[in-house]
Formats: sequence, structure tokens, C-alpha cells
Amino acid sequence: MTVFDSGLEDAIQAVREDVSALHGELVRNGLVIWTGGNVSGRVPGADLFVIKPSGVAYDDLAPENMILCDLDGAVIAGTPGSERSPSSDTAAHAYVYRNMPEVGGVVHTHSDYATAWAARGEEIPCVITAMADEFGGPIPVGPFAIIGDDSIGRGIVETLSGHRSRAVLMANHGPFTIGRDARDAVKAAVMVEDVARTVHIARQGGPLIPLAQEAIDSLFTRYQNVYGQAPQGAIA
Ligand SMILES: O=C(CO)[C@@H](O)[C@H](O)COP(=O)(O)O
Repeated sequence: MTVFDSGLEDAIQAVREDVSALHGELVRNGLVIWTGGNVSGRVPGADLFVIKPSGVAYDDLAPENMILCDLDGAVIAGTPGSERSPSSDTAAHAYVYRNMPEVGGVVHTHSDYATAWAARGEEIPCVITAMADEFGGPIPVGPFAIIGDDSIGRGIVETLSGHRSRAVLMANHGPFTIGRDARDAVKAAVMVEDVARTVHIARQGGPLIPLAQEAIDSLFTRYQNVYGQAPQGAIA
């Protein structure tokens, strides 16, 4: 059995509990079906992250079967859950953690409307205040990338580096989101589906009215720095 010092063991356990519970939010918010989708969270202060096992029913996910990995995506042998294969997107999440140190959480879903935009390879234009608040502009499209190695991670990092958006629509695949921690990335996954649905519906009724860049900037700055109880500013 691999044992870390007690401070690190506590930090790993906290992330296991968090990541396990947050998978339930994907189900509650209708963002996934069957075993699709995944959430991971970085262990603060260590080159480690926690991710779900591949292809396991959401009802069976628990803190002790979350899988601890290093930032190359290798499973840490002798830790709880390490006997199972990690998520198919482990290398992608690892690539993001290695290359975006400000990111503490990564989420992937196949939520309906966001995936429909991804299937068209079409960015979601910024036409509602909620989108300016949360994403600071359009939701960009990333390249088509094969599943299983770090290709998806490279596409996420290339697309989101220097971009305000915490969501990318990977072409012909679906949304990937990043956040300060796993919960923040889950929030972005919920929000990207919400705006994807609203903007899709709006377009059925007629032409979209773009928001002026000045308005987008002002809305984004206010939401990131003033809204809520403890605003922390934009992550990028
Ligand atoms: O689309 C993909 C792979 O990118 C995933 O969402 C799978 O649908 C779920 O994979 P696991 O995380 O269970 O391996």
C-alpha cells in the first residue's frame, strides 16, 4: 500500500470526497447518460489529481473508488481504487493540469445542446448577459481529437490558453470545462449547457443580436469580481 504523510493523505481524501460527490451533480443537472462524462480534481500542493474509474455506473462511484494519478496520468499503485482502469480521458485531464497550473478541476460531458454545437463545429456566440458574465465572450470550438491519449488535452490547452472561456466545445465530441477546482469546473459544465440551449432556442426564432464588446467586458468584470459573497476574479 502506498502511504503519504498525514497532511497529504487528508488532502487526497478531501479531493476524493469532492470529486465523487460532484459526479452526482452531472447526473442531477442532466448533463450525462449511462457512464459518459468525467470529473477530476487536482490535489492542492501536490503533483497529483483524482479522477473516476472508466465505465463505472454513477450510482457506484464513491470516494474510495476514485483513482489517484500523477500529472503524467499514471495511476498511483497501491492506493484505493488503483486496481481499476481510470477514465478514458485521464491523459487529457493530466495534460491540462501539467500545462495550466491555475486549473484545479476538469470536467467532460456529452450534454445535449453543447454537444450539438460541437457536432456542427460552431462556436456559441455571446448574445446573452449570462454568457458574458460566466464566459466573458463566445464559447470556442477546439479541434477534433482522438480519445485515449493527450490529444484532447492539447486541444483544450491550445484553445483555452489566454481565452476567458472556461469551456471548449471539442469538435464532434462535446464540452470540456476547467475551473479553479473541481466544483468550479462542474459549474462551468452546467452553465455551458444552459447557454448552449438558450442560444440554440433563440436562433430558432430569428437572428441573434450580438452583445457589444464593451458590454461583454463590463459584465464579465462585474460578475467575476463583484457578484456573490466571495468573488475571486477570473482564473486566466
Ligand atoms: O467521451 C468520452 C471519452 O472522451 C467519455 O465521456 C466516456 O463517455 C466516458 O468515459 P470514462 O470516463 O467512463 O472512461
